[in-house]
Amino acid sequence: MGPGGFYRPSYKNGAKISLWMMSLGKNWDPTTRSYGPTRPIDGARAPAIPEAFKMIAQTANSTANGFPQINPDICIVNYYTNSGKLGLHQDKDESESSLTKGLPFISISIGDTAEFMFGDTRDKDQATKIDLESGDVLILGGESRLLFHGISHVKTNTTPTWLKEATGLRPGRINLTFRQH
Ligand SMILES: O=C(O)CCC(=O)C(=O)O
Ligand SMILES: [Fe+2]
Repeated sequence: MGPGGFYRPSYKNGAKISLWMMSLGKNWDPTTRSYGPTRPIDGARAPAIPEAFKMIAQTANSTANGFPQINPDICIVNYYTNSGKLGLHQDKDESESSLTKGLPFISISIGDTAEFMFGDTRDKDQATKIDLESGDVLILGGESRLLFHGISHVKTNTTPTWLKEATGLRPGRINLTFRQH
């Protein structure tokens, strides 16, 4: 992977996040919870979002009823190995105007199935859990934009066989979230 490729980010307290991450368009820095052109860890500039990726996200956006259309300028790519997970959190580091308008973010999952949790609080026990499978698209926008959400675990060896054979994809799960700053 070239400059700006996957790395293991840490939170402000130094704890490693249980996934690998890269940002396209703008870099999201988990230690400062802010966006910028380059990432502090190695100064790498966030690569551009490929137009073909943008088109997939925008098609999903316009196909789903009831969400404003975004012009994505950020795509955060997460790679979860089979021990990967992500605690319940809100995505609220985009601009105030984007959040006030409830502009959606569009999440696309590839590879192994994950259990996705969501709810109104940070409490795991209260959260609703659903499986996100390879190819699933999830859109959080409008009133749901600030839902707490996270990944409790990835289900080992659940990548569709055809996908593994066609791409040689490594075990694990990739998630892309398209956002407008
Ligand atoms: O992996 C997922 O499905 C969720 C990712 C996520 O919540 C994020 O990147 O903010
Ligand atoms: Fe998130």
